[in-house]
Amino acid sequence: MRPRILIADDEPTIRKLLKLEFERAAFLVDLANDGNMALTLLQNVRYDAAVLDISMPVCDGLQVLRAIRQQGLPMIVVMMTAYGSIDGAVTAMKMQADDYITKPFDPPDLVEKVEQIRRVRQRMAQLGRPHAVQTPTLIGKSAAIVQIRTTVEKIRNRNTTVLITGESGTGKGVVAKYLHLTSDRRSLPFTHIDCASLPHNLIESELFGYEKGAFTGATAQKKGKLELAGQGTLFLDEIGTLSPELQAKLLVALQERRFTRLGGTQDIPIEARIVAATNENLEQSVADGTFRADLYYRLSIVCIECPPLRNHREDIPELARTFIRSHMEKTGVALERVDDDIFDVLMAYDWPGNVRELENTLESAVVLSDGRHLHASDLPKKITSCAGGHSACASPLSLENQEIMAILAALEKHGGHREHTAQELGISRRSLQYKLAKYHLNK
Ligand SMILES: Nc1ncnc2c1ncn2[C@@H]1O[C@H](COP(=O)(O)OP(=O)(O)OP(=O)(O)O)[C@@H](O)[C@H]1O
Repeated sequence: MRPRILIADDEPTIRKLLKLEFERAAFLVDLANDGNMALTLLQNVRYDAAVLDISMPVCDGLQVLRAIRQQGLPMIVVMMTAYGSIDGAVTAMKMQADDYITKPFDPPDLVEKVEQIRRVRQRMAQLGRPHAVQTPTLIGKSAAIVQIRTTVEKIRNRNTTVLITGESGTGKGVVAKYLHLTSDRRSLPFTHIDCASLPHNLIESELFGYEKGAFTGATAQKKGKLELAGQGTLFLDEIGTLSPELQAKLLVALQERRFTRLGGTQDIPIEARIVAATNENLEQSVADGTFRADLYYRLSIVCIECPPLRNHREDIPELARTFIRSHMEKTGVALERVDDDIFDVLMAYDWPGNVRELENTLESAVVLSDGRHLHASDLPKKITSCAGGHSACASPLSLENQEIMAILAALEKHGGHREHTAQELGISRRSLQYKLAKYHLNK
């Protein structure tokens, strides 16, 4: 049966081009000029996939995506974002879009993206239902990850507020969970609220809860996350997106360590440990006046910075092995061999989507492999071409990164022996020592 796709974009030329291209690839295509029309079509037709422009008037692509995921529709969703609007793409991925593409793009690239996701899904379906995957712990031996573990060790049983910063996909959520699980609150709730994926009015009621009759539709009392977290941990993700009103309200609650439900009068104590995370530069937001300085200082009593993956490439092999193992368990694919050169290829790429991108890439590679042997060629071209220094690489290796790669390869070859490594690189032992310290490669 021919797959059916919904394309929603307010630009007529793009709709027309995409219709032609998807029809050429044997899709049945329906078009929507805006989000409302897309929602109407979704109520009446079953789709295998949807391609949604994030910014459309009246009802945008993210609202359509939210409706699709809330209704549990199992379709593939790929978002189209404007060049440079990385925030929308990040929000879309967190709202479980399957992928995104940045405008301007070549229509065949979008068709290939959708086809690739279909192939992975079909293969997953053939392999049977996924088993539960274990929650990953904080993996890594690089100086930056060791530093995070040391900080967590120091503060785990204190009641200090913690702010975790870092680009999207660097493991801020993992660190928050790790902090909770290593603290004496580990058997108490870990409650998570993503401030970016909910509309502002919903965040307020999610956080503070409400009394029956507090507003139209409040038919029964509802406890908020501040209350539900009890004496456990409340993880406020993407805190930088809170509206000024909510920033003010949260600040008062944190200062007084109590709050009232919306429409309520009873004071409820805050006993949970508050951990916040952001991928924005909050200091800059404070300077720009979009984030309250007093709230920033209250949240950032302890700061933990998650490094981008390109700055701790030495952790890639261990992360990759863990992800390959867990995807094998999840999919039931029993690989007998993984080529060693796969790790060199993975280390040469810049990973703009960080550990999350590495994890997703390996999941696709495991699923699309021949089932016995994982080759470097099972990785997407954009990644393999980086290893050869191809110009298609999203961000070519800088001289520094090339140096890091050469040092790591030599260290590995000589089992960590400094004298032999220095000889291999043609530098003095002192100079090697200096470079190891400079790039935080001393384990
Ligand atoms: N050090 C790590 N060890 C194990 N898994 C990791 C590590 N860092 C990241 N991950 C994995 O990478 C993925 C992304 O991590 P996580 O959701 O914590 O990132 P994030 O920084 O909170 O992203 P976002 O800002 O988009 O919410 C998760 O699947 C997580 O399990």
